[in-house]
Amino acid sequence: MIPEYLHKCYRMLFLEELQVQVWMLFSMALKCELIPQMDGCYIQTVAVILSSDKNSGLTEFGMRRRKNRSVEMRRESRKRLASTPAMFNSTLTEDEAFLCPVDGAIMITASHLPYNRNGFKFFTNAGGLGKADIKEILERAADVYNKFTDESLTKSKRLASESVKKVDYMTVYTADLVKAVRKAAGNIEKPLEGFHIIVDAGNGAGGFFAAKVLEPLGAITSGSQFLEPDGLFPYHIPNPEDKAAMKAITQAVLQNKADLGIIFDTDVDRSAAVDSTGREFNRNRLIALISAIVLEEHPGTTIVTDSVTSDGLTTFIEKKLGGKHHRFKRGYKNVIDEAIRLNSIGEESHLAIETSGHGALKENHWLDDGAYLMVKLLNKLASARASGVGGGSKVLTNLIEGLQEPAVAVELRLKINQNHPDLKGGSFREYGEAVLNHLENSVDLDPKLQKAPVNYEGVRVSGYGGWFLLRLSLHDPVLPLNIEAPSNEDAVKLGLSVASAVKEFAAIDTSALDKFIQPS
Ligand SMILES: O=P(O)(O)OC[C@H]1O[C@H](O)[C@H](O)[C@@H](O)[C@@H]1O
Repeated sequence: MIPEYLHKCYRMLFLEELQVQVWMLFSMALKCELIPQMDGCYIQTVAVILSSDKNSGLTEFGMRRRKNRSVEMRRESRKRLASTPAMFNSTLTEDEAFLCPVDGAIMITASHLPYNRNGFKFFTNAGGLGKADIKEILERAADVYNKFTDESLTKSKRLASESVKKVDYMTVYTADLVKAVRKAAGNIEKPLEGFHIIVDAGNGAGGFFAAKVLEPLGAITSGSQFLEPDGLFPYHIPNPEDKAAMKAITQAVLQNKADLGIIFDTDVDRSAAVDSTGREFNRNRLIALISAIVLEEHPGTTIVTDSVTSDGLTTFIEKKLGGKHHRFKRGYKNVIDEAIRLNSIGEESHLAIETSGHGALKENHWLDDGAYLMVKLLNKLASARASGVGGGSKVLTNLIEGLQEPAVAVELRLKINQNHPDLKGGSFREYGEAVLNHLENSVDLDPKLQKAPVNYEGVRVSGYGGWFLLRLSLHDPVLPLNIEAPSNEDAVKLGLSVASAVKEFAAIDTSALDKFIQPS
């Protein structure tokens, strides 16, 4: 349940107050040594970092969407707009001039969701805060808020805003990315000279990548698009999982005859790429590509992925690359935590990555940084160029040669109507679990289907040369169904098996599945 405190803030969208409140709460949490872990909140517009002891104040990278902003204001705001990964990084950077390392960082963003779903992501140097700590922070927030009088609120707002110091932290963050690529190429100043690379920031926070990372490395970035932040996302949703977004960057690459295209989600923790022929490096292909790079550096390492990854990816990682594929659960925090856990019990893992485009490397403090993921690709381009291998993005395309891809791959999202009498007052989660149990039992009775021997989430089943996975969404009253198969006919057969089990549950909206299985 969202405390009244946040409801009020959402209604008002009064960010100054919101920042002050969150700053106070988070700062209290830090002082009381309530440390790590939160998921889930945002604004594509304001990023705040705070420093509780050293500088006794709030450091702000602010940018708020306003109508009719002047060119000057836009330039200024873009300069101060930060990405989510940069926020975490600011807790690790050693640079007094930029008040770093800070004790905590807060990103306010709606990520790729609409602006009315803004929220917070909290970081300390141990990573992003998780559910338990966030719940505690929000409960304390509600408590503090309830005790405020109008007078004390005004006073604390004034005191907090007086201690705000502004720094351009993105300069430090991007300089590190530039340094990484130069190093990979043997310390050449402009290792990407002559490469034409297009960035599509989808009007999120990722526009910095063109001017502050690619251009200093010598790349041409003309044709880059939607670099100007705009929380209404007028062109496409900034999300590499979104088909329209991938189409937009692909078209830009082809029209401009560029070597590579790079696309980010709003707050730059997800990314994907497109090669010079328009081939998308997203979802399983992106995982295959980054795995190939990581396995060259760390032979035999375990690659942790989310649950909706393909069977072809497993074969590729294990047979072609000589690594181990650990298909875990959906959710970037889940895969990252699992990779950290594996290392702690002696199983080496250097990469945790999702089909959503979130990817985290051990070498980068297990931070899911879309920009850093793309830096790994740039390193490859730059080092290939430095060692005299030409061919632009072909160096990357070659790395995923042999990845088997299904003819059909779909995701259908079956909604659970939470108000339906069939829930009998129970939660949608309980209802969803009952659907999954029923499906599992019906699969056991069908000789053409085999349950995956190892599975961590939902019901994953092989059959008809392909597979399906039905699971509960992490956040929504939805049962996402992924199907991959060698032909449409086989995919429909898999869909029919799910449909016959699910049809007994009246609260499930099966229209997407019905449409998929109906004879054409
Ligand atoms: O379970 P779903 O509804 O498919 O959503 C799952 C996704 O939720 C968020 O977007 C997280 O950023 C992703 O890490 C996660 O994969």
